[in-house]
Amino acid sequence: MLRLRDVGKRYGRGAAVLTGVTLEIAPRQMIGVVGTNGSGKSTLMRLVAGLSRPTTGTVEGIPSVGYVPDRFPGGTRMSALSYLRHLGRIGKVSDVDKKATELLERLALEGGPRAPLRELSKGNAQKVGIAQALLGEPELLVLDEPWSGLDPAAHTVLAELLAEAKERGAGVIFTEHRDDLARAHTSEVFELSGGTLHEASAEPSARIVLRNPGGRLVTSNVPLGRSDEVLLKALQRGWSVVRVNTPAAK
Ligand SMILES: Nc1ncnc2c1ncn2[C@@H]1O[C@H](COP(=O)(O)OP(=O)(O)OP(=O)(O)O)[C@@H](O)[C@H]1O
Repeated sequence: MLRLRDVGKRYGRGAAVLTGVTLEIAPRQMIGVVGTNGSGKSTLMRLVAGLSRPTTGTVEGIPSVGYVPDRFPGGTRMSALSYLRHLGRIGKVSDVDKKATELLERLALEGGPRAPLRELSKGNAQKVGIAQALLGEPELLVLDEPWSGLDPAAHTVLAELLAEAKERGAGVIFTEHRDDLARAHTSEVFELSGGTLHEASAEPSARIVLRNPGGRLVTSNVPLGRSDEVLLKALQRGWSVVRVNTPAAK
């Protein structure tokens, strides 16, 4: 079990990107995190993966982690298989060649396991990123936009691989821009907006873009039944309304 308690994160002297985020990820649980560009999804994934420290609050119970970054760093001459073999040796993974080859074959890496990393397209590089995260059978998978760039066949294979990881007891947390895609993979979807994390409502929602008194744009999805109340409160606090999109217009 990994537990974030009241976690906040700011970079340098900038505004807080995350504030008061509390979240638990248990074995066999799959959590999706949605949010607009810049809402802090990658920041949250790096904290969960233990790659970054919170400015406030605590991250407890750090398990072994497999992490897919939002941008997979390709660019080396190494083949996909050599790269995975190298990582597998560092992580003391047994039967690394067999496991790596099997993962790359299931994901249908173009050019096969010996394809040079620097020649891979975005989606194919993403497949190698996914394979490296799964290779060591970690207790927790932290996947930053894992579906991005994948073709439908790879999409299905990734869903199968995650289901198998859950089956053997792993927890999974992933980010995604699209609510519907996140919901297709899990019923536990949280939304990051205004730096806080809250359970995303399955009810129809309005997308509201506000400008705070400091001039910063803040976007949130608000259940339609609450949109008047949220807009009124924002205006009373001196915020201005930039845009409101209702479901038909989203
Ligand atoms: N290393 C960093 N130093 C300074 N600011 C950063 C750093 N990383 C992220 N930020 C800022 O933190 C905010 C959140 O960024 P983050 O990448 O976590 O958002 P995101 O939701 O993953 O965005 P996207 O959907 O575009 O990938 C942004 O304003 C970004 O500029």
